[in-house]
Amino acid sequence: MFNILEKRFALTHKGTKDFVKGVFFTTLLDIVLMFPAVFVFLFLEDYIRPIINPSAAITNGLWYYTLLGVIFMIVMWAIARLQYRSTFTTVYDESANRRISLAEKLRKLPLAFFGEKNLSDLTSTIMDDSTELEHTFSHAVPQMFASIISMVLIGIGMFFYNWQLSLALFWVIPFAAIVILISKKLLHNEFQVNYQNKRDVSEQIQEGLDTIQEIKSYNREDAYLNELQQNLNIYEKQLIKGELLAGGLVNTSQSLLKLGLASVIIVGVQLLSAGTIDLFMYLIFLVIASRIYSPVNEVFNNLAALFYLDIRINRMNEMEALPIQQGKTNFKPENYDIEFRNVCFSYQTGKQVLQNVSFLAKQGEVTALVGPSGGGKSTSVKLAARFWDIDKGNILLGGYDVGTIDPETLLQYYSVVFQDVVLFNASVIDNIRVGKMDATDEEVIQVAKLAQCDEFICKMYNGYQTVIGENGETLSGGERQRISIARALLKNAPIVLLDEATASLDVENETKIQAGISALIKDKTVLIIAHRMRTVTNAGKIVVLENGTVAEIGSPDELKKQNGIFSKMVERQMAVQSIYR
Ligand SMILES: Nc1ncnc2c1ncn2[C@@H]1O[C@H](COP(=O)(O)OP(=O)(O)OP(=O)(O)O)[C@@H](O)[C@H]1O
Repeated sequence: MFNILEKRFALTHKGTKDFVKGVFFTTLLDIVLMFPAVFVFLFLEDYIRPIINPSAAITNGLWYYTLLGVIFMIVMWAIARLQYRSTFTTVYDESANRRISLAEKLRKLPLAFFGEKNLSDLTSTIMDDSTELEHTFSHAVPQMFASIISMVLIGIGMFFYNWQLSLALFWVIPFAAIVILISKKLLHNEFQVNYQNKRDVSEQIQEGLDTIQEIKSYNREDAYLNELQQNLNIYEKQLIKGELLAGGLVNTSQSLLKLGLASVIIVGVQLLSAGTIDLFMYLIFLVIASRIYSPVNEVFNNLAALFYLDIRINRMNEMEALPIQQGKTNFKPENYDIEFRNVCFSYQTGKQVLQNVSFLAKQGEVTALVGPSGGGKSTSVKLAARFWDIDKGNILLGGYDVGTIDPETLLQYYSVVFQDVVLFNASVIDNIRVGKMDATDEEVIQVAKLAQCDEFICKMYNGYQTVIGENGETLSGGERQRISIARALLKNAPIVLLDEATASLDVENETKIQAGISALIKDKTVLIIAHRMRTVTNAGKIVVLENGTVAEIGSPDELKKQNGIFSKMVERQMAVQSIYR
């Protein structure tokens, strides 16, 4: 049963145990909340029966009922406290565990996944869905289970006491349940659409914030806001429609329950006049009828949250089911050669991006990937670090297939310097320290000097402690790239994956970046996407990728002699340079 609940509600093992405890104490609370009715029952029996039947006598004094009342109150308070702790407090623990588990999952997903997925969608699953589930699991789900259990238990007891009045009390329950089942069917689609609309709107807002520079520079503010307004209107209308429908159905169910009280009154009067029951029993059932539907009403009040439950849990399960990359963690290669052997790869099935790509990038040598745009250079470099898993062939690091190595273990051997440098809203020194978290200030400053960063950092208002703003907004493109090189230098990994900057850097910046790169790649296995002929002529090997295949391979001198794609690229670039000279 634990396993079923764990799966059904996307709970952790401990969360499932807490949940069962929560249901137990909520059921107990539902039952002890009948104590006031029991109290009235006992008191009336003792004090009213002698009025109806003069031969009966009062057995307990008022002090007895005062004491009983106090005991009942203490018991109710104690159970309510236990119930609160077992549902509300543990729900927050479970929510934290659920978020940690999802974050752990994200950590193990292939890096490529983050390029394909909408990140605001993932954040909203981890944060919003978890928050909503907190509410549902504290207010609605244990209450729903507890209502069913307590109703059955109380119902059985009442049937033994008087079956006709019990029937009058409980006949409404199956009808209310039918209304709920119908509403679930009717509302499911409404809620699904609402949920999607909400996500679309948050995505649009997130995208607007991410691209605010482009929106402003192309005067797209009005168009963007109009579109957002339209989507917000659709979302609002759909939300109101869903709420009205849900409200109508909840009201119908709650009114049905009131019919239960009415039928107890009517049936009770009939039985009373026929002499089947006495006034005392009639009063008791009236008191019980006024209390017994409270837990069920509580469930109705949280019906919308219950109906959203499946949608949210499905989202969580979907995330949990995403395939993760695994592999051995005790990996130590003997050398750092990277070899591609007949590698085939496609991002989407049916559209192959690399076909039978084979080359060897030797340790201590620069291997430059060149070729026309879209040829597969970036893809190959990312595959070397197992950002994706390949379809066919092998990528070997020191003779080991990278597909068999745990990605986190594998990435310890790589330094990555790509063009889209990500910087944090922290000090420059901490941004460089990302390369090696336990590096001393002296080590950081040393690599900053090698990466040609020291000069511009020292000119900043607070030197190395200057906070560089969100994603380093206060830095130029060249400065960002040099920080990224400093990070990689600090990491000092044996393999360097490098995407040379294509942006037209000024001569000074370019020279400094080249100096930084030269320091970085010394004695390493270097796989570089080269855009400048200066880098290419220094490479030990050149791999020309065209349309996802290796079109040419060899040393710069060998390829120049072949008079193929590479030599034409060199000629073209020299011609362009001579125009600008
Ligand atoms: N994430 C992705 N999803 C789907 N297709 C992609 C993805 N990234 C790249 N592609 C496709 O794969 C092919 C190779 O792209 P890749 O970026 O590797 O080429 P490239 O040689 O590095 O190009 P460039 O020099 O323009 O950067 C292209 O057709 C591209 O459209």
